[in-house]
Formats: sequence, C-alpha cells, structure tokens
Amino acid sequence: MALLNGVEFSTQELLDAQAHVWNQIYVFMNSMSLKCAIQLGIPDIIHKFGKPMTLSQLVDALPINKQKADSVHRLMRVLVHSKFFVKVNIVDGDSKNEGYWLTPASHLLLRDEPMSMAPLALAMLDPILIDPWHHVSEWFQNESSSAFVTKHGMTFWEYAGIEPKWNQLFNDAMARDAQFFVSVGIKECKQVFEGLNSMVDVGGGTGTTAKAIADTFPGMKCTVLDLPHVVDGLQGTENVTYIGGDMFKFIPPADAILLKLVLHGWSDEECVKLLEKCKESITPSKGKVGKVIIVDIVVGDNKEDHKATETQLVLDMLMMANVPGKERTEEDWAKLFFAAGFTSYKITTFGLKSVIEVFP
Ligand SMILES: C[S@@+](CC[C@H](N)C(=O)[O-])C[C@H]1O[C@@H](n2cnc3c(N)ncnc32)[C@H](O)[C@@H]1O
Ligand SMILES: O=c1cc(-c2ccc(O)cc2)oc2c(O)c(O)ccc12
Repeated sequence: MALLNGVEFSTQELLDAQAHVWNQIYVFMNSMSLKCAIQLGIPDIIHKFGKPMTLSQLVDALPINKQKADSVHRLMRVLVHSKFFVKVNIVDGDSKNEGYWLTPASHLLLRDEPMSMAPLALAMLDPILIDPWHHVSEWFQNESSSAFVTKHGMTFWEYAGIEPKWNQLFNDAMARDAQFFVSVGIKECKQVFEGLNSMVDVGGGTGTTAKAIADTFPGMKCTVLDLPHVVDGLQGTENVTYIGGDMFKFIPPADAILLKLVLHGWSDEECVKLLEKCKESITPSKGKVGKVIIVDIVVGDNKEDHKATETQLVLDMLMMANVPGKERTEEDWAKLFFAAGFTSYKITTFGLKSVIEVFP
C-alpha cells in the first residue's frame, strides 16, 4: 500500500498506473518507427525478396550505414510487436534460422499497392502536421482557428496553396486513401450510386473516387470540384470533368452531391452552409430522387471495438489540430442535416467510415 496525495493505492495499482503513463508517453515512438520503416522501404524490400528475410539479408539490402546494422533488429522488434511484421522459422536443409515476413498491415504499406497507406503515413507524420501538436495548449488560449494556424500562420488549405510539395504529398495521401474506399467501399454500397445520371464530388481531391464511380456506373457524368491548386492541370475523361473553385461559392447542379471526408474538416456552422448550398444544387432528373452522399466518420458506430473507437477519437483530435473540424456522432450529424433543411437520412457503415445518404 502507498499513499498518493492522501489516497491509498495497492502496489499493483501503482505499478499499473506507472506502466500506463509510460505507455502513453512513449506510444508516439510506434508511429515514428513505422515512419522510419516506410522511409527505408522495409516492407518493399521484404516483399521484393519474395520469402522471409533473415536479419543479415535485411541489413544487406537496406540503404543504411552498415555501422548501424546492430540497431536494425531493435527497429524490427518493435515493428513485430506492433504487428507490421512477423518472425517465422526458415528451414534450409539442416540449417534453421528466423526471418521477417509481411503481415496484412505491412501489405498495405507497399509503395506499388494502389491502396497503399504509406503516403498517408508519410503525410500525417510529416513535421508540417506534427509541429502543430506542440501548439495545442497555446491554441486553447489564443484566438486562432486551429493549432495548424497557430504554428503556420495560415489555414491548412492556404498552406497547401502556397507549398506545392506539401500540396502534392497531401493530395497523394488522400488519393491512396480514396483508393481503399474505391476498392472496398463502392462494392459494399453499390445501391447508393445506382440510377444516378450525374454526381458532383465536392472537395473531390484529384478525382480517384469520381473516376472509379464513373467507371463502375458508365452512364453517370461526374464532376470533381476542388480548389484550383488541387485540380489545375488534371486531365478529365469522357465522364469525369474537373472544376477548380470554392465549394462555398458555387456547386454545379447534379442528381447527387458527394462529400467524402470533407465535412469533418469544418465547423457545424460551415457544414450547415455547405449542406444548404448542396441542397440548392441537387436537381434530380425526372422521376429520380436527389440526395447528398456523405462518406465520413460516425463516432460510436464501433462501440464494441475499442481500437476502432480510439482511432475515431484520435482522428477527432486531428481535425481539431489541423482544421476547425470534428468527428461527429449520429446525433451530431442529424442536427446538421435538419438545420440545413434535409428531411431524412440513411447510414451504412463499413469499417471506420460510414456512407450517409441525406434526402431533401
Ligand atoms: C480531406 S480532403 C478529401 C479529398 C477527397 N474527397 C477524398 O476523400 O479523398 C478535403 C478536400 O477538400 C478540398 N477543399 C478544401 N476547401 C475547399 C473549398 N473551399 N472548395 C473546394 N474544395 C475544398 C481540399 O482541397 C481537399 O481536397
Ligand atoms: O490531415 C488530415 C487527414 C485526413 C484524413 C486522415 C485519414 C484518413 O483516412 C482520411 C483523411 O483528413 C483531413 C481532412 O479531411 C481535413 O479537412 C484536413 C486535414 C486532414
């Protein structure tokens, strides 16, 4: 037993509390170890090798100062623990060895994989997005709209407009993330897009989602509306057109308006304005029902899954630090829809994200 500020704790409680505090202080090193592995190309090197790789084979293949070879097993040990690699037995004739192999998570980090999450990891763990975290408490006390503004002196989207390298890194990360939705999500919720003749993907980035929807539903004309620095120079197709502009000023008319990972980046007031603007632009063809289709996070959908809930809560903090946005519960979403004049909605959940159809 020990006293802490007059409160009595068992030794076990104190040891558990210390372990918890340590874990939460140091857990960012998991992210940084992951970043290091991606930068060194470890998933690609093991994948290219085609079979489990021993430590010495990995060290030989890595683009590192070989004097640092002894540290590679330490990096790999933490990444095995966080399930990015597995250690397997290699039997070669009489000799037995251990080798590193990929897991489903590291398959998602291969550079040539269309839905690779490596660009997302590199963008999210770039100093441009990490630095604002040192300013969150300052942001709580000042007048700026986000910790990103406190650190960089301009909004997230203004920064992308003046830093072409960052603009490309972020857009590429979003495009690969969209590829995941395209490959897994569209199949799961095909009925949401069926029967539409036209759709505008508002804040549609470089058009990965719109192109895939246009390919899946060949009769549909898709427009991608995004800021000029995102879409300038992009080549459309017969069914996909790009427009550079501000979604708060103009949204072209269509049967449906898609907002994928857009609303979570804005305050409630801005979301209501944007949803009202979308409602004005829904002009369904004869006999059709128009709608807004939202692909975003609905917090609490995975209540029984602690890890999924934690990821949603952490993404909420990301939206707080980078932009004046937030992740919303179903109740939060419903308030926005009814405030913008919509009458009903339907939620379909897949993994961490949901598709919400919102009807005028
Ligand atoms: C998080 S990204 C989502 C991109 C895409 N919808 C996706 O899911 O991959 C948000 C997008 O909104 C765009 N955006 C921000 N402000 C905008 C505005 N005022 N008008 C049009 N697009 C805007 C950004 O440039 C960015 O491409
Ligand atoms: O910095 C971000 C990151 C995201 C984001 C993260 C993970 C995903 O799977 C998808 C998107 O989204 C953002 C966003 O919507 C925004 O308005 C600003 C910043 C970010």
